[in-house]
Amino acid sequence: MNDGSADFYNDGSTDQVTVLENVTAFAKYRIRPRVLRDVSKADTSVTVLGRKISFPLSVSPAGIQAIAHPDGELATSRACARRGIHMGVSSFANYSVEEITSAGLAVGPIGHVMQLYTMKDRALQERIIKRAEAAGAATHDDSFVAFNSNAHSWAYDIPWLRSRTKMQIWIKGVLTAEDVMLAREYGCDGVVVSNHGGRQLDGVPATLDALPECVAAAGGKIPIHIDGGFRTGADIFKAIALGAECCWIGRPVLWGLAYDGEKGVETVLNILHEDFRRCMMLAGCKNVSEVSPASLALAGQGRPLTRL
Ligand SMILES: Cc1cc2nc3c(=O)[nH]c(=O)nc-3n(C[C@H](O)[C@H](O)[C@H](O)COP(=O)(O)O)c2cc1C
Ligand SMILES: O=C(O)C(=O)c1ccccc1
Repeated sequence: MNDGSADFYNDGSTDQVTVLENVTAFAKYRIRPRVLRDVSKADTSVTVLGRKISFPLSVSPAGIQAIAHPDGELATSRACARRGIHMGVSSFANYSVEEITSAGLAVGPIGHVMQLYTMKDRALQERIIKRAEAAGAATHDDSFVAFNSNAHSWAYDIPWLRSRTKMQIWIKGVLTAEDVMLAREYGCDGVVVSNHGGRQLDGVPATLDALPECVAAAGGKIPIHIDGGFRTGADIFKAIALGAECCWIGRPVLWGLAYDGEKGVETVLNILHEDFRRCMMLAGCKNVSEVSPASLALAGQGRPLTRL
């Protein structure tokens, strides 16, 4: 990968405010460690989208992965299958959804999530939906309105999608309680709190800062996922403690791909898994459901967070 591609991957938009804040937001929280708890059988697995995955992480959809490595999305899919987590497939992948799913399935069971942009060309959208469904993807999500069409709406598009697929419908790119309420109202299956890795509108909140209001608005009725700036196991732990069901990573996978293809992605996923497991154990949590607001304090304060 050349310097230009590295910049393309790493950059945020405009003044780089949101891309930076996605990462620094985690420092607002401290982890409250617990001692003398038997965590010898600590279990990091969770059930997400109806499938058990090895820990609460998935790979965010990212376009044109062959820039990082010639195997592109095929390598990512294989690494996800080997590490037992879900993979998001971009509408702008270098390989077809059929090739990507069969690459992963040749390694082991894996769930793919199809990412669908709002597009002016509905016939094209429909073809993508049908192919993703036939290839066995669990869901697709709908985001990034400015990219393709700005004429989409809750009232028209969600029923339109529902009438065309049995897959779950998740909305990626939500940052407000208002939009979580709408997602609930229109019967969406879940929401990914995301600001597109700080690459869309600069100046929107860090996703971790938006998470508590989104979790509160979901009220336990729909699952809330999150991406943006997750780089360590402790980052994942903090978002889970604040009520996310699962975290997603974008750039770290692209870095792993550029470093060593499938093996590089697997290394990234291994590091994050072990880091998350260690964090959970040192916080005294035997399983992911024990990770709660009480596992955290605000920086500079010792008191547990009691509610969001
Ligand atoms: C190079 C690059 C390409 C991306 N392509 C897509 C895409 O095709 N579809 C999409 O929904 N999001 C895309 N995203 C956004 C990611 O899905 C994700 O929201 C973001 O990268 C998460 O932040 P992180 O990179 O800090 O982990 C892309 C992000 C990057 C960095
Ligand atoms: O760069 C991006 O953020 C992005 O979403 C994208 C979309 C299509 C192809 C490559 C990247």
